[in-house]
Amino acid sequence: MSKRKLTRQQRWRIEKIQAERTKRASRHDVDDDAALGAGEYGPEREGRVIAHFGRSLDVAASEDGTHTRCHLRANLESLVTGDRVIWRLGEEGSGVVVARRERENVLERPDARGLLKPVAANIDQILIVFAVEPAPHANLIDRYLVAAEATGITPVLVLNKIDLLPDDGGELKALLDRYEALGYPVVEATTQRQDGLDALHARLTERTSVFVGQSGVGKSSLIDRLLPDEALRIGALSEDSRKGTHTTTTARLYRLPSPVADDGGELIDSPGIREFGLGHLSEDEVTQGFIEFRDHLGHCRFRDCRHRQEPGCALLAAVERGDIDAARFDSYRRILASLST
Ligand SMILES: Nc1nc2c(ncn2[C@@H]2O[C@H](COP(=O)(O)OP(=O)(O)OP(=O)(O)O)[C@@H](O)[C@H]2O)c(=O)[nH]1
Ligand SMILES: [Zn+2]
Repeated sequence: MSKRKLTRQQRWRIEKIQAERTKRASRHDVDDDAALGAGEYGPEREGRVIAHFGRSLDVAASEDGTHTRCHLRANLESLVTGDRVIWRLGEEGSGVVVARRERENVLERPDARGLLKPVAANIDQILIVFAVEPAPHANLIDRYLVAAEATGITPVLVLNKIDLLPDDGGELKALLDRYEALGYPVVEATTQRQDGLDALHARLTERTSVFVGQSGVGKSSLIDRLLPDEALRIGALSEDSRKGTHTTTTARLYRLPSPVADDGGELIDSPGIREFGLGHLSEDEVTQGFIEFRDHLGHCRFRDCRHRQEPGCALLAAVERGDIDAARFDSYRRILASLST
């Protein structure tokens, strides 16, 4: 969807680089084939990518969760954190990934050239964090919800810093009721109380989650509390940076510790993922992303209705009747307007 046009020279350079990559890759493959055939690798095992650095990956074995640094067979397209894979252990303690299982879903982000690139896969829920302070614009929550709906991954709203909530709940409570009425799960949290994350813990159990949300809402604070073994988390990062990898952009999968063995749930985190939702969306994705519109879409008088002021517009009629919340419809209009700027 990039509007950018490449010059002939740029195109030529990209093609040249790709040709070189393919050549290099097929050379690796010949080596791999020889090694795999010669029995230098163990039997095929299931695993999950927990971090990736170019064509190097860390894979957690499904049976016991142990980590192995693996390389990728050259004929495989690149993998992302969260991918489920088939891999084989080599003699020297490193392994090779030989196949990727089909992805249930994938999170994508535009790269520097504006092309969508996958950053993480097989996620069960997107936790959209917002807070009492800085207070959210309904518009921003809707934007995150639309982006989540476009991926097919379940969104969950997490209201953090409820220690700052006024006794009567204030406007925020009213806002939350609106989303709960639409069917979205809402979880309240605070890092300021010992039991403040109990509801969140319950929500994370047995699922793979990502946290997104605007700056200052407390994502880092929540994740610090959920993964208290900071040495493990930071240690893993500094080991990567010694190897000169981009620690700030790579996504990592963490197993959450739990009092009950093995039901702890998993978290995939990276700065790129935290910013998810603020990137490109198409007009159709925005329209489909307002879930309460779905029943009405297709019932406008004009097939190409854009739901502005067309006569016989089913959406406008639903707003008029009160079946669609006027504030949500207003938010829809604003998000659409922001697409064209
Ligand atoms: N009162 C209160 N403050 C909190 C709570 N959680 C986090 N904070 C504070 O909110 C501020 C921002 O928290 P961060 O965890 O850095 O927020 P973030 O979402 O990671 O922000 P970015 O890193 O900018 O994306 C910090 O000063 C935290 O101490 C909470 O539950 N209650
Ligand atoms: Zn319409």
